[in-house]
Amino acid sequence: MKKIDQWGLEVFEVNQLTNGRPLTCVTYMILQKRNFLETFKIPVPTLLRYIGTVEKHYRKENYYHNNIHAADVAQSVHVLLSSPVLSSVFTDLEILAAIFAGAIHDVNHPGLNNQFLIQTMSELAIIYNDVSVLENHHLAMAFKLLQNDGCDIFANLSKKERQSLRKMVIDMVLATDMSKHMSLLADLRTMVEAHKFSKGISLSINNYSDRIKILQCCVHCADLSNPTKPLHLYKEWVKRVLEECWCQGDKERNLGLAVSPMMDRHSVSVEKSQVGFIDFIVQPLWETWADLVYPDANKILDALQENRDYFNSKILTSPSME
Ligand SMILES: COc1ccc(C2=NN(C3CCN(c4nc(N)nc5sccc45)CC3)C(=O)[C@@H]3CC=CC[C@H]23)cc1OC
Ligand SMILES: [Mg+2]
Repeated sequence: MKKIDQWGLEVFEVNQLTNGRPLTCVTYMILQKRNFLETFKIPVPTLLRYIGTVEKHYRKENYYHNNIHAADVAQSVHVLLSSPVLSSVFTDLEILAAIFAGAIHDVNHPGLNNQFLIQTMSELAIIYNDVSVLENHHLAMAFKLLQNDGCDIFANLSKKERQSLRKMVIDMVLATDMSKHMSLLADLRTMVEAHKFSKGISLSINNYSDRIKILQCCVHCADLSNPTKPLHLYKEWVKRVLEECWCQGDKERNLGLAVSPMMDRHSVSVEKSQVGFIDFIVQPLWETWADLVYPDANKILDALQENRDYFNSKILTSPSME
């Protein structure tokens, strides 16, 4: 756990060492490291009870959208907000909100995407009227669990702090809906361009809209960070996300629904889909984030390029991943 502050934490090892409780362990370590248990008067038993309950509500049967992914995203948010360029930009409350958002952002994920839930008129789609169905569910579940006995980790925050944290967490988790990706990226690009003109002046942002935009991008970057991690970790995430997608594709096929391209185990090219995912989604986002925090994310960008080259080289030699 000495690597809690480093990019590329061996989160699958943490899962084994903690008997399947990586989220509880990682969240506790991060809040402890940042002295947030003191700052926000969060009793340790309350934190362990709440985050342990959240961890239990992540579905372990999901290959990808499980508690290991949550631990990975929470820890990645922690590292991104430790970026020197961002030091003294955000308040402790904003950082607590972002780490919390990372920890709970996929809680109780059913292993199916919004499109499937909407197409099959699932109970969740009915409840949330087809709008960011999963993301609304994750948020409602996380805040509902706070009301369980002895689980309110924010009990000692002021009313104003609780309201502010709740609003920020809602805005961050709703922004993890991939349908918001292009508009979020466009807004981040606009901010980075504007900041370039205030050359040298440290990032000073005094309005909620810009501040939350950067925090939303931070959590979104963490959610899309698999291709920027050491290759052995990235390859494990690829196997897991495809296994989960293929399970959905099997369900779609059995229901006579059109099978989404990435979900069809009989047709997807693993390597091609990763190169496409990086080129169209991951690289543009990370390039913009790296601009914002220049030069703090240069190594991450290099790792992304190396990983892209790896999968691209595999397209030429073998049709399926070893
Ligand atoms: C490790 O490897 C992966 C990890 C996660 C994902 C995800 N993918 N998507 C979608 C992204 C837009 N998608 C694509 N868009 C475009 N333009 N091109 C392409 S090429 C291939 C896909 C694709 C479809 C899937 C999600 O919503 C998940 C839930 C939230 C965040 C990211 C999660 C995907 C991975 O590997 C593909
Ligand atoms: Mg999600």
